[in-house]
Amino acid sequence: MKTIIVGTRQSTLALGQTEQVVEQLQRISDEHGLGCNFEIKKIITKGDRILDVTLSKVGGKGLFVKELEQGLLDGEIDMAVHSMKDMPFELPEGLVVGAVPIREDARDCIITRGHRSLDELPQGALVGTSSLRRASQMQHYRPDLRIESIRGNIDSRLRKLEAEDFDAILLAAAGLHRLGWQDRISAYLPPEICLPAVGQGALCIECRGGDAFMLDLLSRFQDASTALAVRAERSFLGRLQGGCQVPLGAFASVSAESSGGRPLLTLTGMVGSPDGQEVLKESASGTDPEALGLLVADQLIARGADRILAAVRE
Ligand SMILES: NCc1[nH]cc(CCC(=O)O)c1CC(=O)O
Repeated sequence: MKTIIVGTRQSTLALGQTEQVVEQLQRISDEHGLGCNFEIKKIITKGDRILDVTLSKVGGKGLFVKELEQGLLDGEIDMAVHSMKDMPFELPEGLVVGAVPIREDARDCIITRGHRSLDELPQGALVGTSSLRRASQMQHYRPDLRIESIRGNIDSRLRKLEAEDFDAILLAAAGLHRLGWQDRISAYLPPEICLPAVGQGALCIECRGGDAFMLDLLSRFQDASTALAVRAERSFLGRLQGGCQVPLGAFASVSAESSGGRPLLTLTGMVGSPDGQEVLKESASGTDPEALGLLVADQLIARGADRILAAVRE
């Protein structure tokens, strides 16, 4: 028997998705006679300690991943389960993405008190989100809405919807789906209205680059299409040096058709001003995920994305 220590944050969502990952890895190990058993180890990150502070005010990348990465480097854990959208562009020396499993729903959704959709929210409704990306796109689509910051884990945000007089809040559908709370969702926001964050709905399983056993196990858990799409989105992210603290989104998908035998990717990227006055979007298709991410980023830079992002970073 080989015991694999799996690191995770301790939020309801992080634990839930880690348990689901472990269940699937256990099945893979059993099927292939790899003899693994798994132990989950909870690690508190800086992001968890400051959950009540607006993240864009805290700054710093990788707030939810650094302590887990240190655990990997120290040999305290053998793999870490992260939400892909929390991952900074660069990984520390010695660590790699061991697997990107199949993606959940990448869309954002709206949870209201009694309204069936975004369009049905009354004039001037109070909407809670602390994401500049969501705020920008909401204000662009509905300038009348009042956006206010709301922080905390998914569970506490759902509680605040009632307790703090919000008419609606915005969340990633993936988190609610993974927790089995999809019946709380009032409506899904199409990417034309709200382009998701880079990596949203995907997971990142990180391990040591020199751990051949883990790399072999995790390679059986990878979803090729999700991995390609995430590579394109993260290449876009890298060019624009974004994090979850800037108003930037991207979504890529693999089309069934292939050109020259390789899967064809289509990527849409957006950069917006926090007040929603400007929302720039560009799309392109290609077979090389890194080149596609750079291409779409450069198309946006040519239209002034750099100027918008520089103003936000001020
Ligand atoms: N910013 C926090 C965060 N990081 C990952 C998720 C869950 C969705 C996902 O895995 O993409 C969430 C919550 C949210 O945005 O609603």
